[in-house]
Amino acid sequence: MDKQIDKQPVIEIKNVWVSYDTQTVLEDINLTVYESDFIGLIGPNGGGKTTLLKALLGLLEPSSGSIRIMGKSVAEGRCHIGYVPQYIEFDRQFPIRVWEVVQMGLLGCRKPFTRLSTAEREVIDYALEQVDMAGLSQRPIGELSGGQRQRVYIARALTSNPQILLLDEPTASVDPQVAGIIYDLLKRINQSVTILMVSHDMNAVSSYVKTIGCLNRRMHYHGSKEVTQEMMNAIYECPIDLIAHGLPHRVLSPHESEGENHA
Ligand SMILES: Nc1ncnc2c1ncn2[C@@H]1O[C@H](COP(=O)(O)OP(=O)(O)OP(=O)(O)O)[C@@H](O)[C@H]1O
Repeated sequence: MDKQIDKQPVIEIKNVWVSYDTQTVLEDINLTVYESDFIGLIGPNGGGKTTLLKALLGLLEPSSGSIRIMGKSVAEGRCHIGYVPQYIEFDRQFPIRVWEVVQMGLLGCRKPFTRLSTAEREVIDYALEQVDMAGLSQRPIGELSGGQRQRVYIARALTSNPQILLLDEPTASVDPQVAGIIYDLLKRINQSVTILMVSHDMNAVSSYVKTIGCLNRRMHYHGSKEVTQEMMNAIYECPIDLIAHGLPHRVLSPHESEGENHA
């Protein structure tokens, strides 16, 4: 954690609890995210990862605890966040072009029904360039591949010039090769933007992120990339094998009955 000392916290979550009606989903979450980090947030289905992102976006109010974004309340700090939601199936016939999808990213910060300024048009063009999609800007969104669509959604999130990018399983709908292209892109974006990415893709998490957090109602985060046995025990309660760079790695000790750890 010492290496973070000269960096500024961009997200500060302190003792946060979140419930849906009577069901508590997040318990006493504490997490400080420093500028330029790239956090991979892993955890089992239903562990509360999306719920945490919603709380950061101000879509859910914690029942207790506090969240600060760039040192401000969520309502004020929200404008510093770009968000790429979990993949949602959509009507491929819907007549909207790539450029117009990216334009939607500006909606929250401009007057409705007014003409786009030249500067705003340049922001949209630049966002498309950042994700290498400028050449397809006039293509109907329904004609894109899953990976291309994800890049468009990332461009949409970049139009607000965010300091923080939240992504909810950005590669859930694409094959591993395309996922690699998206992660390379995120690595590039991470040169100037702090990233918090929810993922079930352990391979990507091990290869690309700078630090790893595990969430299963409670947060396990040590500000490093190391997936400790304590973290994984708390979440999966069984060993997990990783395929990294084509080689299997055991990231957890086997159960006692399995004998020696062969990491
Ligand atoms: N709108 C809602 N109303 C009630 N319960 C909800 C709501 N959204 C999520 N939940 C519940 O909250 C818990 C956490 O859900 P959440 O979607 O945050 O988990 P997750 O870690 O993102 O899961 P996954 O990996 O499957 O996407 C689950 O038990 C889920 O059923």
